[in-house]
Amino acid sequence: MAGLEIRDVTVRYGVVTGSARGPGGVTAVDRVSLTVAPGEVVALLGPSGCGKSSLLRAVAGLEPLSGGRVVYDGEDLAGLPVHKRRFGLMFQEGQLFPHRDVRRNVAYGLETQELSRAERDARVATLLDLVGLAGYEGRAVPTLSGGEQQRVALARALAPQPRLLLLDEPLSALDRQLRERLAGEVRAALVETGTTAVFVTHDHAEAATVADRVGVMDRGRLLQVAAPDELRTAPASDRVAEFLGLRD
Ligand SMILES: Nc1ncnc2c1ncn2[C@@H]1O[C@H](COP(=O)(O)OP(=O)(O)OP(=O)(O)O)[C@@H](O)[C@H]1O
Repeated sequence: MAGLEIRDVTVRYGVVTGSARGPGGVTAVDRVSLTVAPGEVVALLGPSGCGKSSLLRAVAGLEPLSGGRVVYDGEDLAGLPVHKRRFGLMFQEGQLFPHRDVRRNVAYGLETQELSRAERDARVATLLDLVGLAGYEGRAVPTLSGGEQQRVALARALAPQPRLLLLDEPLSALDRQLRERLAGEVRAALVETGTTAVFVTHDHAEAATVADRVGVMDRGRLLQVAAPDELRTAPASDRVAEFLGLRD
């Protein structure tokens, strides 16, 4: 199958044999299976501590699997280190190089590609245009607002055309109004570039804006995966309805 397949993935912490934390440890992700088709955007939604970030990190190769497989385009990624997966990562904040200007931040992911300066500058300009920051090339990072910084971070993450983009609460540090606007802009940028993506959030409105399908997680388990409309009209359980704000 093309795209991402997460098969029965389990992530446990503190299970080192002989560890003082005992044999059980914490099961952060418990036998989760999920597929993401090429060009699809899937959000992982759930309360703090439900295992969203652990699952994302396991897909990235940043966290070892205690069980299951992560497969991309039919290839099992076990043993393939983070930098060889050709996945992009974007986090909540603090990811830009503060001493580089906007152009050199966005160009960072292009440095390993053999591009002339003119080609690279053209790519940077296209990406900045895509995230609504045309002409910002020469701006210093500390002079940017929080929302502008996350737009630059998105442009930088998209620059090397990752085959999968993993976004971990990328808008959570921003105020609500800005978050709502940016969620729509992030979706537009992902759709326009045809980027396959997994977007972690604890905000159901944001998940519905950004994603084609939303996976609801609770205590390490994936409760339901469906299109936002379907989740609202046919939640699989009271717990799912609660996370979607359909119950008090
Ligand atoms: N490095 C670690 N060592 C031990 N336990 C961990 C570690 N990282 C996460 N956990 C635990 O695993 C569980 C899932 O954490 P995780 O960060 O994946 O959840 P989350 O849904 O992303 O939460 P949040 O929205 O607060 O970031 C939690 O109980 C957490 O305390």
